[in-house]
Amino acid sequence: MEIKEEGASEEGQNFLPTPQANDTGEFQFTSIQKTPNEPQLEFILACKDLVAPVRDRKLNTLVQISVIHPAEQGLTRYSSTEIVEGTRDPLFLTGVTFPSEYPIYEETKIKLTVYDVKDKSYDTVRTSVLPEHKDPPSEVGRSFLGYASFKVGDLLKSKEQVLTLSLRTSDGGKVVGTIQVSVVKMGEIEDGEADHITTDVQGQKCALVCECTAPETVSRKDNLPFLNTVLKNPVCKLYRFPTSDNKWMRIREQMSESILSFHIPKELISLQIKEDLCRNQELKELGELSPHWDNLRKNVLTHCDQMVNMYQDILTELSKETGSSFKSSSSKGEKTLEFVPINLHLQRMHVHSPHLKDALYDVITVGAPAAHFQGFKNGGLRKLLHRFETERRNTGYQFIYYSPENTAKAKEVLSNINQLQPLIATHADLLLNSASQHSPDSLKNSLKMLSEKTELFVHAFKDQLVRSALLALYTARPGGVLKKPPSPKNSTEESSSQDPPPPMRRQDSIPHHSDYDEEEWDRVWAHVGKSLNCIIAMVDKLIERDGSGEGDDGSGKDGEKGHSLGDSAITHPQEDWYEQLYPLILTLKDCMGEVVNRAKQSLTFVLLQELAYSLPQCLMLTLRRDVVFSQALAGLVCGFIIKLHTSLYDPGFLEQLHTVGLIVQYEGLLSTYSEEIGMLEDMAVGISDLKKVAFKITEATSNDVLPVITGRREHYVVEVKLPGRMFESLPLQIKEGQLLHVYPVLFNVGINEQQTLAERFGDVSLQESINQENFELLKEYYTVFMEKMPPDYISHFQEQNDLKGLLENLHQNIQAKKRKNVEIMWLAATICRKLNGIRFTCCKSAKDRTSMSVTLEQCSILRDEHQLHKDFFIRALDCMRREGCRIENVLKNIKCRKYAFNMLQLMAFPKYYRPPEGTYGKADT
Ligand SMILES: O=P(O)(O)O[C@H]1[C@H](O)[C@@H](O)[C@H](O)[C@H](O)[C@@H]1OP(=O)(O)O
Repeated sequence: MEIKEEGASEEGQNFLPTPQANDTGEFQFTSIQKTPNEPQLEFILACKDLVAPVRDRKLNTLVQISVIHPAEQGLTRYSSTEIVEGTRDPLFLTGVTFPSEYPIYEETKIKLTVYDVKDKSYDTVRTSVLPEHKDPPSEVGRSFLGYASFKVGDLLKSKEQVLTLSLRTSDGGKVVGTIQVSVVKMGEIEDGEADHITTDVQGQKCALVCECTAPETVSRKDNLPFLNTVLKNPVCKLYRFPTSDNKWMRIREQMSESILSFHIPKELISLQIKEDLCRNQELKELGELSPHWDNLRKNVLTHCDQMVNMYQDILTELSKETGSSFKSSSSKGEKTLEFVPINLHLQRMHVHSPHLKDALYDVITVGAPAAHFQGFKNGGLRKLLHRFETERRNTGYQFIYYSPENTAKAKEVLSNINQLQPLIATHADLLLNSASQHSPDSLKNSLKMLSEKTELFVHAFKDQLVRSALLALYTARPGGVLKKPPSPKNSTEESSSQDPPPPMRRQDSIPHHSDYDEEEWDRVWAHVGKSLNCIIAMVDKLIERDGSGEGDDGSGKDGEKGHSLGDSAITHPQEDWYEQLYPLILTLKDCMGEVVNRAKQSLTFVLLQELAYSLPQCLMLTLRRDVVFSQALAGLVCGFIIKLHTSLYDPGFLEQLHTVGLIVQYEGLLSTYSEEIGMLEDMAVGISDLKKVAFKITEATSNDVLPVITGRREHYVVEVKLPGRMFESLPLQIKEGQLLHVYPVLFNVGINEQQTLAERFGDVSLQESINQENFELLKEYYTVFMEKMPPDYISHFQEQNDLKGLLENLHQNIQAKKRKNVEIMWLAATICRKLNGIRFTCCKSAKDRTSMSVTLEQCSILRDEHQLHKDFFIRALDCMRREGCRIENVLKNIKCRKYAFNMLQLMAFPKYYRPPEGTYGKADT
């Protein structure tokens, strides 16, 4: 008989075997009655009177759970319990759960094999597919004690849904004890006291202390089907732990991938390709340039076209990955997967405890957003961008230095122009349409819209940047004399005290150029406003005349009115409004065309300067930033959607969402040594760039509920669609499309052996400055939260939480400069949870260190919020690390059940970050 291990198949990362019943109906199996989206079957195990093979040997037992699918002969290893030491009557805390998607039927057989573990260090070291064997083999470090099996249907139909089975030796003869299988339901409290079970020998209280937080209420179940459209391949684990008053609490751990891992990068790359194609086109349309600039432009275009081709190739490759929802840690350096986040998962803990109502705790786990393919030899984005800007600022006289703020502004104005021009044209046409219908109301409305958009348009060009760019372009035209390069330095935005003084040879104002008519731009620009005024005047007149005409018994005779531009034609009754307005609209469009033409060219010239300097380095930096941002954005969108769905019926949360925005807290575990410095530098910029993202919630009109992104590099809007029923329950502001903002913060504390080196011989300043800067951001968010949330909410909130104290404590810990001060992470995470934020935990791959951290966080929450019995803290931690979702995460990444830590690394970790014996070792990552 072949024994397979669940989730270890070569093909993949899909944990669930394919359903057994085939389409032709050859097999007919009885489905288990289930609540939608809830696990189909969950049970716990306990053994009694186990017989040791050698007398007087203290047993250390575990149960391995295997499944025999009805249509298959093979045995699939499904899960294991933890090891319970030193007793013949072990009661296991790790239970068994079959998620709703799992192909389990009443006919499915479950086999329970009990082992005596002799050497824990071998325990988890198992091969994926074991050789054919009639009975379970004695593996290294453990010996077979006995087994029992049962049909799922028998368990479900049994009295009180409990089976007590005899455990037999491999020949089926001798009974070596019994095993009890009890079905459990998450919402029901288990009978009986929990005080008779073996306590944790080392039971120590974790040094991390926190105050009680109000647990988030569990989401309404009707949101789950929708959430399941973005979450895939869930892995579920079940535990029961004693509380301090010897009652049982139940914990379900769930880990799911998200199709957003691939969907968001694809959306983003498509947008970036569009943005770059548009820019390339604008560069081509820049008109005639002097030979010097023309050569530069040619060079820039060659590189930019190559870049677009590369993005297109990546998109083509990603599009082939239909249905993918997971990029493993071992693929992190793959070029075609660069934009995809590493090992992105929702890690959820659902707690049902006797004292409190059910609570959910979510953390998104993901590899630090970083450009692994480009590598970290020269550092990461934080350093590279700084270096690039410094060099560019001090460049030779041929170039004009435009600060990142100015180039961003140039892009923004260009984008505004591109949006507003067609919009104004449409409103102008609508106005003409109203005119031809001779409808005063509709004419007034159309005029209102046209005026609003035109005012925005005129406003867009107020910036000094356009003026200086126009002159710069003038000097770059054939015949334009480039004696002194113009500088945007007299722009109000440029006078920021943060900007370093310009180099001495620079000129501080727009130079006077004898042939250049500086006022021409003002005239062209002012024409737009003037022609709009003419239209307004004309519409007023037409309506007024129409009104007075009606009052005049329809004779249409007009009284003597003052004359202004455009009214000369209004001399006849029954005049044709369309004809009166048409020439004025044409003038407006012409004036606008002229402004657009000039402004577009000048601002594109600003972009040319940015690109022309230091090609292709500049484009590689853009690529790096895009890659890192894409990974960060995929995680953020995933976190936002999950948060929205779990808090959809919480009015306080919804109010916070549209009045303040959401805090998004990242816990980084990277070291500030060697390559991980570069990763942290990438990550810091990627996370900070998320400020450029806003969300908008719309009503889904079809089954396609995947988020849609619009915008460009400086500002993206992510549209999240909700089905009508959920959408209806939202506050008006959100339904009206108000943009919802996020406030990302990152706190990093390196914990591994590399960090020990950094602390002893290297430099930890990067981590210190990141933590300090982000503390300021967190404080700012808190201030806005306190100001903007309603007073009655705040007074209740303050009664429940001492946020001020926590912030002070965090600040002190950041200032303290203590080594591996993991208190920083606990405090930041607690503050985030109290502020209703979105939590992230990241290390290089989100596999090993992340697993240690999220399990520690889960157990600390159980201890502090749900009265986990203090003697069971370590045991709960070990259960989760040994047989919980995170060891499955390791398996799906590297096809081996071992955290990739060696002894040396382990010793360097803070105490509670060390996994239990037998779960770590040399692994091929
Ligand atoms: O998930 P990580 O903690 O980033 O995995 C590390 C692990 O911590 C370390 O001990 C090991 O040597 C590897 O570097 C792991 O990184 P991989 O990215 O190779 O999985």
